[in-house]
Amino acid sequence: MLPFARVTIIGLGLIGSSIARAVKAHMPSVRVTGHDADPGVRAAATALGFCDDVTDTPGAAVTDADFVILCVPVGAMRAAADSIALDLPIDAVVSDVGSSKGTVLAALQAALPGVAVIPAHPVAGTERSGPEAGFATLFHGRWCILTPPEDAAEATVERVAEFWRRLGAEVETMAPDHHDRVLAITSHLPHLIAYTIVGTASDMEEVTRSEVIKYSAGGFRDFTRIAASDPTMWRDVFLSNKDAVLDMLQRFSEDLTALQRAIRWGKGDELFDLFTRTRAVRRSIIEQGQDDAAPDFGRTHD
Ligand SMILES: NC(=O)c1ccc[n+]([C@@H]2O[C@H](COP(=O)([O-])OP(=O)(O)OC[C@H]3O[C@@H](n4cnc5c(N)ncnc54)[C@H](O)[C@@H]3O)[C@@H](O)[C@H]2O)c1
Ligand SMILES: O=C(O)C(=O)C[C@]1(C(=O)O)C=C[C@@H](O)C=C1
Repeated sequence: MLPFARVTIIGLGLIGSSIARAVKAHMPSVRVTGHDADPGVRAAATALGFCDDVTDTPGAAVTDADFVILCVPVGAMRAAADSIALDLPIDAVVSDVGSSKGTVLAALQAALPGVAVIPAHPVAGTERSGPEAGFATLFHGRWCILTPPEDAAEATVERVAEFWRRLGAEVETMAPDHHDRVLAITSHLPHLIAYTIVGTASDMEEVTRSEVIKYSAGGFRDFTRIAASDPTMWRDVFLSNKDAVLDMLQRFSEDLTALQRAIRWGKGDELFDLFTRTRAVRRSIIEQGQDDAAPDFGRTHD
């Protein structure tokens, strides 16, 4: 049985448009309605045709929805939830795809009292944004983490889980705070490091910007892909997951200081031991099939 029949997507950028495309590919009988606050994005979405209907107002998008997914930056979740509150059917289920979960759950529950809110985070994406960047296979073989409130009905959580499984994702459930600590180290800190290293390189006066571009063949190039990620999205992620990110950053700085000391005092075996351990981490990620360097995942734009 289909988990939902009428899905509404608010925010038609990379993730929203990928969900719409994936629903069309995997559940073609489901009706997909979309809305975006940006008229240019609405026009692009209409032209690209991944929704059955694109509405000019958020209210019109949700009036007969049974599942609404907010796909806007984390800092815009409250405004997006407020914008649908009056027109939302009483039995609709509301979810989101935000990269941090504690503050988003609180914002959605405050805006939509009495509504079944089941937050989700598909751990899949690229550095690109906008409706042109989405693709239907984005969630294949990727985790989608659900962070339901403690009193959520099990049957509703299961419907949302089934929705994501139908899009090709593997579903895990966890508490919002735990999610935010795990993602702080696996996703948020890596982005912060990439933004820092690319920023530092481009600020260095003795290395001209053209040399940075010219010689960015290996490791630096990988960092520049991550550092090209959407500024609005990532500003909001860091501000919304402040405590967990600052905690992980503290640990990271301590480890960096230890490495600095090892280099200064020529402690090669300390460096060698660390690099051996990190190589094993990489190998186990590849063994678990979580490495996306192999399949293209639609990243033909590189
Ligand atoms: N990009 C990724 O890799 C990735 C992966 C997983 C989850 N996420 C999360 O998904 C969400 C969307 O990210 P994205 O990459 O699709 O961003 P995006 O910039 O491609 O799209 C976001 C869209 O939301 C619209 N929007 C903003 N405020 C709105 C509002 N109040 N009402 C309606 N529309 C509004 C914008 O106009 C834009 O078109 C974010 O919360 C992000 O944290 C992103
Ligand atoms: O592959 C990328 O470009 C991503 O940054 C994707 C990524 C990640 O860090 O893994 C980024 C943010 C999301 O919330 C989920 C996935």
